[in-house]
Amino acid sequence: MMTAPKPSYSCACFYTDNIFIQEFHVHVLSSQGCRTSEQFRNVLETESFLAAEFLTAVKYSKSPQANVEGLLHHLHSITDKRIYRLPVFIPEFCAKLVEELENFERSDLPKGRPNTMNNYGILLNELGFVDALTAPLCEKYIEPLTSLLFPDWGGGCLDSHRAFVVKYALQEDLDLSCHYDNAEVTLNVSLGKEFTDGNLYFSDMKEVPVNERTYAEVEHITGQGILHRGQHVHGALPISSGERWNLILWMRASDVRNKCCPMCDNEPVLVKTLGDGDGFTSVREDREQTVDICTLT
Ligand SMILES: O=C(O)CCC(=O)C(=O)O
Ligand SMILES: [Fe+2]
Repeated sequence: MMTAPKPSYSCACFYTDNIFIQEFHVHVLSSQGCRTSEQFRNVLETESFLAAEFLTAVKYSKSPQANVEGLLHHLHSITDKRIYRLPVFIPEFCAKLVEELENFERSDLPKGRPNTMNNYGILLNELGFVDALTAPLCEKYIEPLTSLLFPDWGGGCLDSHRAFVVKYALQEDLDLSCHYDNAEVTLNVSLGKEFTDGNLYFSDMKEVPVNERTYAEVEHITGQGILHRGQHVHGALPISSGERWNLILWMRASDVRNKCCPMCDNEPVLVKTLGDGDGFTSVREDREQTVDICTLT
């Protein structure tokens, strides 16, 4: 059996219930103009940009005896809220990535914005970074970790993601309101640059009543990532100087979201989208899209 590329879907709630909704455009770049430099591409072909501790944690997670207790020796648990810190990229890579993104920002190429809450920042699919960087990162490196840490949130069957960079600066966005992500699992990696304040804060899962929530603040350390459940309520405090850039991966598991949309908490009402959609799949379409090779020969 061979499966054709699956169409992508959003839940209709995105168009009706989204309190941050703004006019939102997704642009696809033509191949000329914005291409990552050869030097940058070469870095992506090796593991040299990944932190040694990250590679060790991934290797452990892929080993036959791996379990969550063992993995926790390789990560830093922030409180008991299932929020984990770990080094992901070497700092030199973060600096290169930001430089590349700044070149893109300066260009007059059309730009979509990461999500309805950020006015600045960059969608990484517009630079070809999904195939080159974030898809292999999710599949080969992050999923072994999340399958142990978040099996109850589809951590072992993540099948799509939205990759973007958020940017905060004094004349631009300063902070990010309290929210939960359109994701089952999120990775947030600090890319620098220099800034003061702007810590992340985590409350509780969204079903916890507001008056029972407690808050934990989390500092940014360049190259280090924070792994958390998408439905964990969080936000970012204002920076008071400099520029803050973070790479965000909203990772989705269609097995989980097809049953209940994480944004409206109902069974999703599927709307076919032209772009990447929000990681929902249609069982009926899957059946239609599946080609039985035997019938072709
Ligand atoms: O500002 C940050 O680093 C957090 C971004 C975030 O939570 C998001 O984009 O979903
Ligand atoms: Fe978020």
